[in-house]
Amino acid sequence: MAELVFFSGTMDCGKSTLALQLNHNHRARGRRGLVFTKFDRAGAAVLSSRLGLSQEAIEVDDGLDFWEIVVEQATGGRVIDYLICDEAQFYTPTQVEQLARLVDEMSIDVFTFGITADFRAQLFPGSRRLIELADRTQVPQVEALCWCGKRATHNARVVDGNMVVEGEQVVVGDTAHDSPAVVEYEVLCRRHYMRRMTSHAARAQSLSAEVLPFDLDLCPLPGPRPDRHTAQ
Ligand SMILES: Nc1ncnc2c1ncn2[C@@H]1O[C@H](COP(=O)(O)OP(=O)(O)O)[C@@H](O)[C@H]1O
Ligand SMILES: Cc1cn([C@H]2C[C@H](O)[C@@H](COP(=O)(O)O)O2)c(=O)[nH]c1=O
Repeated sequence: MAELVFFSGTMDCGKSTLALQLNHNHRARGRRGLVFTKFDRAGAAVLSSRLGLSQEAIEVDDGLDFWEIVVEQATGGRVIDYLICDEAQFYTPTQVEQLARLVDEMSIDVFTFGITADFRAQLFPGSRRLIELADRTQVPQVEALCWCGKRATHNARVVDGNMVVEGEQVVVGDTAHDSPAVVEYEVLCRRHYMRRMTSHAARAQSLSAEVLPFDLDLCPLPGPRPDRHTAQ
């Protein structure tokens, strides 16, 4: 029985790796599939994983019709058994409905992968429709972790080092690494997401806790020197 499956979680939890693995395993058994993605960080028409693997893919734009593509393939004698659809949060609700129709009317397995919610903790339209229509939603086995060690459940957007909760829903980017970008993302547990406590903010807070109370003679404050007995 064909299925519409939504593998969904935070950024960096292994979704694209799983997409590549599923494609590999199905192809290895002689099944014929098509691979789709949208706005992959590595560029157009490629599905890439942070583990270093990547594969050519069909780039999805808002006008792409999954039903038509598969019907065209079938008309040309190429029977399709399954679809791999990465970055599915960016697909339109209509495209998700086309995917569901392919499962029901053409018995094609459709494996979709995407983040559930955006940096404001609100569902992407594509993810919402997938949650509504999928036969099952599945959380990948490898957990992304918050800096505190708890399972990460939320995606924070960090702009110039500060967590933001307003802005465009779609800004392609990566999780923080050695060379910081203007816009980057950090996965957090809900508690630290709600407190806007990114790893950077936590480090800054623990540093200031270490420094205070400090010796004013060794580390003078700018401006007039406060009275040591009355300063708070
Ligand atoms: N250098 C590394 N060595 C081992 N595993 C890594 C390395 N870099 C990334 N990973 C793994 O890859 C995962 C991210 O995979 P990816 O498929 O790109 O995630 P997603 O598509 O969910 O954003 C990380 O959670 C981690 O487990
Ligand atoms: C939270 C959030 C993310 N994005 C973008 C950032 C990345 O390009 C992708 C997620 O890719 P991944 O393979 O799951 O790491 O989505 C965005 O545009 N808006 C957001 O709010």
